[in-house]
Amino acid sequence: MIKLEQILEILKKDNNFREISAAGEYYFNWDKEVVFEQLSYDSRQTTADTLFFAKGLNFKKEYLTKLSAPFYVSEFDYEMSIPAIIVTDVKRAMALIAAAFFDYPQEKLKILALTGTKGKTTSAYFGKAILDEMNGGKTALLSTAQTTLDGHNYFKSELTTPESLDLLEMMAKAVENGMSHLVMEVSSQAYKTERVYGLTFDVGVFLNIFPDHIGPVEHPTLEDYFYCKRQLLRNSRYFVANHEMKHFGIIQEELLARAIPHVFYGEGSENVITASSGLHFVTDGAVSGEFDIRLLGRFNQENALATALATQALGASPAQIRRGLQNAIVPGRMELLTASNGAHIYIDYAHNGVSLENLVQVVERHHTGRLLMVLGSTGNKGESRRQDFGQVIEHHPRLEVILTTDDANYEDPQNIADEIASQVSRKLEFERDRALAIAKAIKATKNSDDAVIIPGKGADQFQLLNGKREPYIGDRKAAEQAL
Ligand SMILES: CC(=O)N[C@H]1[C@@H](OP(=O)(O)OP(=O)(O)OC[C@H]2O[C@@H](n3ccc(=O)[nH]c3=O)[C@H](O)[C@@H]2O)O[C@H](CO)[C@@H](O)[C@@H]1O[C@H](C)C(=O)N[C@@H](C)C(=O)N[C@H](CCC(=O)O)C(=O)O
Ligand SMILES: Nc1ncnc2c1ncn2[C@@H]1O[C@H](COP(=O)(O)OP(=O)(O)OP(=O)(O)O)[C@@H](O)[C@H]1O
Repeated sequence: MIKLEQILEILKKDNNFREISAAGEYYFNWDKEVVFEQLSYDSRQTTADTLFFAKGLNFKKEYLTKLSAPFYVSEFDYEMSIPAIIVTDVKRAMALIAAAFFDYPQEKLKILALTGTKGKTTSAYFGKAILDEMNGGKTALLSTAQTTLDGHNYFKSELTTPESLDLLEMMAKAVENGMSHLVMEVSSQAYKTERVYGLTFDVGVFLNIFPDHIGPVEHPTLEDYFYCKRQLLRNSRYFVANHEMKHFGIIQEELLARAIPHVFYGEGSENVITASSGLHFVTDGAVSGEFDIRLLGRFNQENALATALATQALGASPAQIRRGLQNAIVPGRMELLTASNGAHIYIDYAHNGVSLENLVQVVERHHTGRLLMVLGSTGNKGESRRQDFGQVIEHHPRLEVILTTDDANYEDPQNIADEIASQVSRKLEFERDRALAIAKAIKATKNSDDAVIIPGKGADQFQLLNGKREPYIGDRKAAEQAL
């Protein structure tokens, strides 16, 4: 429940309130008491006591004609029969009103927030596993892959970072479910679209930055992408950052200028990985010792070190960190299957050039025989990945590639494949049916020297086609059927 009076106070304090526009007149205050029992940004879900937020690129005036709500919040006066609370920024307004409506759940949880181009989901699962060791399983998780609000029942996430209204409702649910901690990924889009406006995180982690998510629907430039991600810094009480990441200088400068307590990891800092082999690694610094994780790849050891430092700041002991990392399972990240002939199948969520390069390098090091790869790229987003993928293939001549479908959306998978292939000087096969492509690749293996790399979808069990998520068996099941 929230009163209109309280809403106006919040908006005025945030310098976001313009006026209430009603029947051709403008008001700075509203003298009748109005109470809202619900908040919504979907006109189809409004009732007589809902406060409605008119927001979004695809918002249409006609949605307001079917509205059951008595008031709406908007940046634009649609001059309808119901009063409009006009604001300068509707998404900021929604975030602050939702926080008050749900009684500030963010203050009742210790929150670990992760950003970076790559490694957020992996680190989030590491973080949850460590914090669960500390608090007996009372860690909620909001990740690209899955969400849990009670610590053990998971559901598929819609977005990496939910819309503010949904996010605050989820936080309130987590509190209600007795959770003491929350681990969440914060995407650059979350800052760009004010999904986390007004939130301060107990610990923020910045893993890395690579050019990605640059395009018409995401960020116009790398500067915009990086700036949005960097907002996590000023909204964290304690910060962990990768000393090896590109543009580290400005992170350091900003942390010092804002006097935010922090720790760095990676070469050049006090927290480093001193030895590494397979699934085992040794660290020196604030969290020093020997660790094991269930994922291959140096980058996953870096994710583990970052998370170790972050969870230590939240009170985790070295033993809890060690046990958490050892037990953490991350769905769709470096999942390893073994075919009956001994060949290894690697299923990994790598879906940009840098991740693909890392993945291929790891697998190449472990296999001397045939290296097959089943690869597609997304349609209507991340278009630059096609060129990057082509170049990775070109630089690894051992790869035998079957190009296929990966969330082609409104584009033709064949055209996407052709764009990838245009970067490569050798011939690449194309098989539109992803499960069939996986089966073909596995069939081509002979023994344990061989490997099949299946990047892109991780644990996703859908194909985004023509704007809809169509059911897909999933890479793991498709591979298992062919083992
Ligand atoms: C740019 C952006 O933030 N987009 C998100 C945003 O869309 P939007 O606010 O522009 O709203 P819209 O989809 O144009 O729809 C207009 C509004 O009309 C409403 N509506 C619609 C129909 C109707 O009858 N009545 C009605 O009221 C809808 O509820 C909506 O509020 O709010 C929608 C939910 O309300 C999200 O689905 C949508 O995510 C888009 C589809 C998306 O996929 N975004 C990606 C790029 C994204 O955010 N990705 C990052 C991860 C990136 C990374 O890995 O770093 C993420 O955090 O997930
Ligand atoms: N620190 C890292 N540096 C580079 N690549 C990484 C790193 N961590 C993971 N990866 C690669 O990126 C893929 C995606 O990892 P993960 O899902 O943890 O990242 P993410 O930040 O959540 O990604 P996305 O934003 O694309 O959902 C992994 O499957 C792995 O191949």
